[in-house]
Amino acid sequence: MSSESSGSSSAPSGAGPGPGRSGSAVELRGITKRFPGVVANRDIDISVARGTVHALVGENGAGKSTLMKILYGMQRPDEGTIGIDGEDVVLHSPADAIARGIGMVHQHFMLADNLTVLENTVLGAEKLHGIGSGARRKIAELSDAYQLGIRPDALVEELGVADRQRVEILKALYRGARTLILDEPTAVLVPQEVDALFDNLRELKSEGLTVVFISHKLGEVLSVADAITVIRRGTTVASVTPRETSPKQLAELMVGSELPTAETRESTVTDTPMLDVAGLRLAATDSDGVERAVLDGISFTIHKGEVLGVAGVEGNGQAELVEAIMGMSDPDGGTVTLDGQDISHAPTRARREGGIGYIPEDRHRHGLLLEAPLWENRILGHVTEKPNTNGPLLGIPGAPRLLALGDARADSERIVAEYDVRTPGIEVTAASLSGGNQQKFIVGREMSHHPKLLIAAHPTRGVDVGAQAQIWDQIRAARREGLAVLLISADLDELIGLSDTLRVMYRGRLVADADPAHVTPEELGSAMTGAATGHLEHQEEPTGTAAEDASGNDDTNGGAK
Ligand SMILES: Nc1ncnc2c1ncn2[C@@H]1O[C@H](COP(=O)(O)OP(=O)(O)OP(=O)(O)O)[C@@H](O)[C@H]1O
Repeated sequence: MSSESSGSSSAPSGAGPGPGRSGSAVELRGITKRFPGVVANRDIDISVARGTVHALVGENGAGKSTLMKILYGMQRPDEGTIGIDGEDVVLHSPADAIARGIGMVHQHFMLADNLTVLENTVLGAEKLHGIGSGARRKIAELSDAYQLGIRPDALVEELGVADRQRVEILKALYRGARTLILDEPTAVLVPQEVDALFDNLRELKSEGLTVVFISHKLGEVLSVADAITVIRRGTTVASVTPRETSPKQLAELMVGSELPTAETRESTVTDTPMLDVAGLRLAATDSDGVERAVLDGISFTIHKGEVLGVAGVEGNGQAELVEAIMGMSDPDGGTVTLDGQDISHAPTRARREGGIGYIPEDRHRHGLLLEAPLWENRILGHVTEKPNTNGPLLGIPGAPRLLALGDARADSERIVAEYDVRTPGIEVTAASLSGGNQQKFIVGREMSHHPKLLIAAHPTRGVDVGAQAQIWDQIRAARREGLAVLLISADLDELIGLSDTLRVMYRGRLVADADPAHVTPEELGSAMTGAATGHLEHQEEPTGTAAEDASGNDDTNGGAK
């Protein structure tokens, strides 16, 4: 922060440092939290010094989110005490935590798209501050003081992912947060955005605020944190500083053993097409009633044994592309051919039965039945396939099928063991698994059907480094057997490491090709924001785009969100 603003009295009230600037902002002592069959936190002690960035790392299911939910008043510990700004407190709800100066930015942003930044910020905080002309001024002041660059009157739906995250931070600051909890804040950001976020965090820190964040990206943790606490199996196993630790050491502290070394790159690409997408077009009408192209003539082929990676800032059409291939939406034009069969108009189930495995971007909406037991989730999306059914009654095609529940259960047990899904059993609900373990289960389920084509949207999002390496190995092994993969990921290391072919999607078009053997994450990140960069081959503008067809104006085809 510049000395100008740091010293200014414009630093809004309530957002400044708490009582005193030294000492600890948060002291968690002896925290234990049990769930049926699991001790999520076991006698955890953590001390977070005021005015520092403190990272929490650990394997999937280690207990990080539970601990942060306890600090944010979303869950009550069974044992232990919480100290905030030197005072022992009992938190019954997030409102209690907010009143104590704790703010939390969840991984899934909780903003109303059709409202402005101002409205979103004030929403739910009226009781604290009241909505008045003061609110707009205060937001502008906060944005300036912490260099967040947010306009109070911007509509949230017009903001990209990184800006939305800043709005969430602003919202917490507006409510008087002095300690901010961020849950995997960089999972959805491109490298340039990560740098900008870290600048923001340093800014907050220099003003005496405290940041606690959860992350699986160890390089990032080491670059921004002042202190790192490692949690393994519910308990703290180490507290380290970045100066004295390497990413490898940190990973080994987390996992408790050495990580597998990365496999060398080998090409398994054949010349047999598996998926052919030709001229896919989809238009949507935005809030101003203007039609814009969401998919603007998308064409590509993925061969057997090939991983095609699509890089892009979220909101540039990747989700719509996946939905079109899966038959979850009805494109305005174009064809989808799987293994020689035109499936352009086939329903989703037929596409799955035709050999498409699907790891969805939103695991809660499309990947799991959260309130159903894990073994029922084994059946989800594969109700007509073995081992979940033994086929049509009496072998008559089209006859009803009986579910083979015993087999489905047994296979769920196998997935849990093979994919190291940390759960007390297959009877617990999917909701009770940690995020990374839910993801491992979905990957296991989809790979179990030996798909011809895997549509993998962020396959390792929220997954720890050990499990990530394991999932990559599984995908590589299947690729050697001829699996074709469409990989969509915000993790550029994953895209570069797994892809045989890499394309950049921007505003509904595939705008550039990159060679995964040479491109850097930074170059890829720049191309994703529409900039031309080295090591990438940029495509010509198409003639006659869907946007022009639809509105006669080729400048309306949306923007990165
Ligand atoms: N509401 C719940 N009911 C039952 N068990 C739960 C519940 N919430 C968490 N658990 C269990 O507590 C343990 C810790 O989960 P938690 O979500 O805190 O892990 P995490 O370290 O945040 O993992 P990840 O990196 O995968 O997000 C896990 O075994 C999980 O299954």
